[in-house]
Amino acid sequence: MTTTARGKGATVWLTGLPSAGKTTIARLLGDRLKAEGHRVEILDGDEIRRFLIAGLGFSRADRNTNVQRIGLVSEVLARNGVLSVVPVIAPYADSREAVRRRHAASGTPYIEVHVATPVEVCGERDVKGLYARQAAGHLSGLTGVDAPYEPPLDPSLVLATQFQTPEESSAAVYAVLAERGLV
Ligand SMILES: Nc1ncnc2c1ncn2[C@@H]1O[C@H](COP(=O)(O)OS(=O)(=O)O)[C@@H](OP(=O)(O)O)[C@H]1O
Ligand SMILES: Nc1ncnc2c1ncn2[C@@H]1O[C@H](COP(=O)(O)OP(=O)(O)O)[C@@H](O)[C@H]1O
Repeated sequence: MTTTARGKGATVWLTGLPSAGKTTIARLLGDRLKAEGHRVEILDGDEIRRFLIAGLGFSRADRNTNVQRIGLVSEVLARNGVLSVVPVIAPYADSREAVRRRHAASGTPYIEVHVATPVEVCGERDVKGLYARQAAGHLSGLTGVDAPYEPPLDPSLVLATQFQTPEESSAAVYAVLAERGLV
């Protein structure tokens, strides 16, 4: 088991469409890592949205600002020994590349996971009802439907969650951390 104080940090960025499974995988992975004694943060949830991201919408510029802010926080955490798990859509390749470069500049491990659930499956899951709202004409600019999602070209891992249980998906991410000596 890696001890809390000596553990290496890393950012694990889970990118994918709404309802792809990012939050579910992040929570399962986070629980396992915490149970093993690692320092873990999941950069999702109300506080991040209320304070760090407050006022931002879903334009390209706002999504980029969102991703850069979260990328900065994650890099700082990871550089200081935390395993930082980020279940954030991050639809634009150039935004993700900037985050990758920020990590490379400080020699901080950065693992990009594409939660590559097809849009049809995401639309059936529709955890937050966004796909239905878009179809009903009550929402526009939904990622993967009427707003772009640029899939990663060279991710560390691609998850076809439609063929896996959440536990299997989370275990696959854990395996990448293990391969790299981060857990
Ligand atoms: N138009 C539109 N497009 C995409 N997502 C939308 C939209 N409106 C609201 N939401 C909800 O906001 C969550 C996405 O926030 P992110 O910070 O991950 O998005 S982004 O990286 O800035 O694109 C996202 O959360 P997840 O479903 O967990 O992915 C959605 O629930
Ligand atoms: N292999 C899998 N990995 C993650 N989620 C899965 C998987 N298979 C089915 N699901 C389900 O898909 C849904 C994904 O929702 P969520 O994690 O909130 O997605 P996102 O955070 O990407 O919007 C959950 O209901 C989850 O139980």
